[in-house]
Amino acid sequence: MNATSRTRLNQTPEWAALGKHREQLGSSHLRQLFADDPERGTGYTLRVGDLHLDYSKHLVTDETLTLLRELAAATDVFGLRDAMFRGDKINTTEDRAVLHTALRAPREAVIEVDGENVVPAVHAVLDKMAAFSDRVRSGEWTGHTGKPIKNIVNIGIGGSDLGPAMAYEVLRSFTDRSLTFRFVSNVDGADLHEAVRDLDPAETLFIIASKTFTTIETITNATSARDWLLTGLRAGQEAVAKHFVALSTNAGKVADFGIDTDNMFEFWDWVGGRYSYDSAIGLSLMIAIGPDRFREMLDGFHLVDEHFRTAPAEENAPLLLGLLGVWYGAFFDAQSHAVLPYSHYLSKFTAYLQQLDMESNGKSVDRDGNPVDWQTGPVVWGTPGTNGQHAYYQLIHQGTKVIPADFIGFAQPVEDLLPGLVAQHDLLMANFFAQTQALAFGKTPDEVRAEGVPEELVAHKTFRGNHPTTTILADRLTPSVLGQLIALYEHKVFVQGAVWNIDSFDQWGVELGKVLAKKIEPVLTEGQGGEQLDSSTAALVSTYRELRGR
Ligand SMILES: O=P(O)(O)OC[C@H]1O[C@](O)(CO)[C@@H](O)[C@@H]1O
Repeated sequence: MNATSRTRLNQTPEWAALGKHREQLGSSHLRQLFADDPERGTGYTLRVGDLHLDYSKHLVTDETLTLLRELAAATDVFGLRDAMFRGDKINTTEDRAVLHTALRAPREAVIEVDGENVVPAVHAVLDKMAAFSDRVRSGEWTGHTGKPIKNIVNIGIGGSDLGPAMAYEVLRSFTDRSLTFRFVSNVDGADLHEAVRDLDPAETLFIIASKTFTTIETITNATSARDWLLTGLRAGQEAVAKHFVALSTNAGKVADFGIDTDNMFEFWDWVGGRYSYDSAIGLSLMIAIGPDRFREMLDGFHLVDEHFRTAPAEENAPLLLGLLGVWYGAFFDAQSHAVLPYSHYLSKFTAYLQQLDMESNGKSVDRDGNPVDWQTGPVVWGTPGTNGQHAYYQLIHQGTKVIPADFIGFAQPVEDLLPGLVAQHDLLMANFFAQTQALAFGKTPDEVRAEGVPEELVAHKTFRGNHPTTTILADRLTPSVLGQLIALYEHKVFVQGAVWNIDSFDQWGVELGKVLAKKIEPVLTEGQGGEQLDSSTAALVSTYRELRGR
């Protein structure tokens, strides 16, 4: 279906049917839905690879799910999915294919862009990454002075930082603990300062990760890192080759920076930045966990790609999760979506998903440039669950907002946990299960009274419940499971963009601030051009200059 021929989403009969159904559902409570269907807790579940997914605690009935699937059919979600997997240029505003799925396709797969099979090039880069990783891990790759590399510093931002930084944390128990990994993204010099201050330049490798190799934050940090290295080594430009490698699509700019393009690991314009950590952008992760584990992670991604590509609508997990988000945004006015992992290792997982989801679906015009008059992407937020319980869960339980939430947990603690700490895992997971139970079923005023609570406190101690959650449970946090989880979210975001008829693969919204920052910088440093600023910004800039003694 052509985007232009599409009926506007909120004018489709399927949308109207969902609106009517929402009215009928009224304030139906999960307590009732569970009472009506004793099988609900086992029936509303899906299995994808190693992921057990429970969606029974959602404000949906069989009819809701049918109507949502009809909306997906009317908006041709699967048609767009097939176009993506085929390599069609579905990122229309940038005229690009969207083929992160090719990054984890098996060697023998054939996926064409402009008539050329891209899979051999993907595997050639993976092989080059593997050879390089092995050389660093084994100590064979030495720095300018002949010392083996002990420290790896990834410099990148957005998709060139969040993915590897997140995955490194997630898979820490699989990493080579004799190596130190740091991730620098912020143009605030403090970031690089803290990353390198205790490192020996002779043992340090910088990985400069930038799809475009023009991003000001990354190039500025990379330039400062080069100065730090050459000063520390008391060496000239010739030392760069042993201490800098690049991950990029832009060989020209990499060479301009002074990095030997033999030490460049390539990817392609059909890989979006926020979909790129399974490309060359994952080099730091591959060095950390080794090529075999990295490949296991890619296999995990691929498993969910295949599920999304082939599973029927009724069993298709990304479709289901995407549609649930559409449901809450449109018909419950939910503004945000919480992702609450019950694993310390997933501490950066939600930050990663923020870019994936919000840069993809934070749009307000449709594919044809018409304003949308339906909600698009939610605010994604969250931190590891137990910490959140003692901070913001109060608002989820008793506040006024509808906040659908994903709870992610694992049956086993990581393998190398100190034996004395293993017992804590059951307590962690007891919290995990208790929270979704409390959110769904709450506590009625009568239940509170039955505990002998004085009448004036009953309202305060009542829990409305009826807060929707998805539970994702896996046996163990492995590289494959991480790949499965990320692919699940990637495709969920895809489904929502398809229904909302927006381009989930561009990011024009980041441009204006970049342009303005370029104009403001000389005003800060030289004091020239301030008259072109609005009065608020001009006054702030002038105060800043005063404080800097300029
Ligand atoms: O990898 P690059 O080209 O340095 O871009 C970094 C990030 O900047 C953005 O373009 C946003 O400014 C992201 O989409 C991207 O992940």
